[in-house]
Amino acid sequence: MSDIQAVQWFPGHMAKTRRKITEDLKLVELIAELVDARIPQSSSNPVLRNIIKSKPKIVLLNKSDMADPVQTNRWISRYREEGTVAIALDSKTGKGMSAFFQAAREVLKEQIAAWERKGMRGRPIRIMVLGIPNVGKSSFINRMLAGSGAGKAEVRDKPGVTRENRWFTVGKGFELLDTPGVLWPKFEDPIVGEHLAFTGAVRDEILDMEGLACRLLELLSTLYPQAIPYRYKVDLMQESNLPGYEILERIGRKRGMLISGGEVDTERAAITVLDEYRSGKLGRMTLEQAISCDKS
Ligand SMILES: Nc1nc2c(ncn2[C@@H]2O[C@H](COP(=O)(O)OP(=O)(O)OP(=O)(O)O)[C@@H](O)[C@H]2O)c(=O)[nH]1
Repeated sequence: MSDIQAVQWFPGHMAKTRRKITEDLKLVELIAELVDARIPQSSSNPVLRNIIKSKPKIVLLNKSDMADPVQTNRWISRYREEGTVAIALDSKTGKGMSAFFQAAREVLKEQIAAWERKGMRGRPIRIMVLGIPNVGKSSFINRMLAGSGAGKAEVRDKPGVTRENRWFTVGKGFELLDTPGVLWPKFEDPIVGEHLAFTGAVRDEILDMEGLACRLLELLSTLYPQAIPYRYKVDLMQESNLPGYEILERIGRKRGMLISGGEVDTERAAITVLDEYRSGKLGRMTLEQAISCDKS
């Protein structure tokens, strides 16, 4: 994963973001940390997690429409065991937004009561929105803005659109502070870098797409053995532990992705597999499984 490591690290950018977030913490009552519901662990920035630990926080398991619902519930239980409120969210449709509004008021009920005692009833709750590149911060903000008549946050399907911290008045008693999505200097565990790359949080230009697709196929074959055969109509069920390259070749052949000499265009097949995984076409799958006491 050295290729991922090398290009994600923008020392100046990260240091500036850290400074700004630390400075702005005093302006907010609550943190909304967006993580990718398919990889809740790898998509949480450990550096920022440390900086914000003094503030109340709600974790939003975004893109939950693409994650395994059973796993998402387990993650929610696991966060609860750790004393953190977590909510499944789909920022594309807005599913989970009302649960978020309710949870925000619940988490801050003492603060709200204190404002009321001081004659500051109706004071908006100020929320800092945090999350790694491409996790859906702008989509979430736009959901909050919907109907408020305020401007829109820019949504792109490329990670790392840098921006300054910006305030949005979203109505419904909330104000949002948007922050730039940043990754951190060093992925201690190479799996973290890989999972971020699978889901599209790392810019593709720096990645070996073929190697990445092979590793994704191996992982999916272990976690969700039916998914690849179902989507690509390739028969893998009789053979366990097939190398990812073999699976990729079979997919390419099935899809007619051939180059001269009848060889499979594995580069093209890799891009297809990654694109289809990232857009949820392979089904609802969570790559990082939660271990919780509550196995609901
Ligand atoms: N399926 C699905 N897609 C989502 C969801 N939220 C965001 N997306 C998509 O994910 C991509 C990135 O969304 P953005 O809202 O731009 O993400 P961001 O965190 O603001 O990205 P940066 O600007 O890079 O920090 C876009 O293609 C969105 O349409 C969701 O809940 N479900």
